[in-house]
Amino acid sequence: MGSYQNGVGGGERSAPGVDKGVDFAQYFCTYAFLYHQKEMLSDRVRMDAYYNAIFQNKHHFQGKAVLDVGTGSGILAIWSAQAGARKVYAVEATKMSEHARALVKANNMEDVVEVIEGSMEDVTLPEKVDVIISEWMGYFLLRESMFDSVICARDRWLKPTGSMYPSHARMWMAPIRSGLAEQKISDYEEAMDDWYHFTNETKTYYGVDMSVLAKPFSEEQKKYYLQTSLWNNLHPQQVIGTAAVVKEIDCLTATVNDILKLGSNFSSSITSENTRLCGFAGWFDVHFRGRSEDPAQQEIELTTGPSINNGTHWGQQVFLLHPPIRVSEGDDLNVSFLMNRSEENHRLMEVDLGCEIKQNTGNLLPAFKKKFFIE
Ligand SMILES: C[S@@+](CC[C@H](N)C(=O)[O-])C[C@H]1O[C@@H](n2cnc3c(N)ncnc32)[C@H](O)[C@@H]1O
Repeated sequence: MGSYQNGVGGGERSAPGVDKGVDFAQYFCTYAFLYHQKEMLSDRVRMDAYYNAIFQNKHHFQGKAVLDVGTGSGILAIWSAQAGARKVYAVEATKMSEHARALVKANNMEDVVEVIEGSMEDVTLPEKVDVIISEWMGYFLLRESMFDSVICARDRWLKPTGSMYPSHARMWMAPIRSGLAEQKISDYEEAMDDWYHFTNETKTYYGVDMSVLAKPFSEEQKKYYLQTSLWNNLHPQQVIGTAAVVKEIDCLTATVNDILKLGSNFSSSITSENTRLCGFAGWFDVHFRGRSEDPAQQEIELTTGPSINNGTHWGQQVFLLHPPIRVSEGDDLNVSFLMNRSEENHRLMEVDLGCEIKQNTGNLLPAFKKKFFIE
């Protein structure tokens, strides 16, 4: 795109140690597919929140320059234009930009919305913007590490008086009960059985004897499987204790250092009678509040917590304990939570969870510590 410096080569703004080619193959490739964008477009909780945030706060958009970081199908850029923006820069790293361009054209917004194919880190805009809008959130908020790109865009392109959409984010954790622990163990056992039968019984599989691989998964494989967090949409009744905020982010001021490694100790009181602590669930919410000197007229919240409705495509991340621990109303949990990026893939996370349980009788149960992977 004429005056813009695009894509390849200008790696100095990428996260340290990240090979762009590998990152593109592992992360961006899925976003180039319409079916993946559809998953997001059909998440009504997500769509309603962004729609309301824009159209109930038109004063932030009317006559303004807007930057949409990671425009995907172009939906947020088109809404910004419909709300009255003077100019919208819609940046997308993948070939989804072609679909976005088509959507912009079909909605007669070509004079306002300019779709730019390229990495946000490498794109140059002709002006600073009044609003940065982006849907950058991954599982448990930070998986995918896309917020780094939003921070980079903000530091380069947001006017000092500009607003972030969303403006704030919070990560939550709460103790849960469920049949998930058993389900995961039996899933594992089934997978193991399946593998055994498949390899043992298919001695000539397309001309190859597979039986030498007919052996149980190693302890290491089993441990890894049980350490991987689970995606789930929990019912609120599965939350058995008070939920706690483990991280708050002000999108206007947060730095990459604030989110590279984060941790918090929190306490939670069990609120259910005589139940089993099967693990912890993590989720997030984001808020559209504008900035304190130029607040939103209507503050909008997008939450991904346990819900009686269908929830969101983000669901919750569940960190399972095995075996579960019997707890009762009034027991106090002292939880330590630490989240780091995976060394192998900066878009995935590792979590260290520790917990001490003080029973309502005053008795202290043995503390436990466990490592998890968010994949
Ligand atoms: C979660 S999707 C959101 C898509 C769209 N904004 C929406 O709300 O439906 C994130 C999009 O950002 C793009 N993206 C992620 N990091 C980017 C970067 N650094 N530069 C440009 N696009 C990026 C992805 O390819 C993907 O299409």
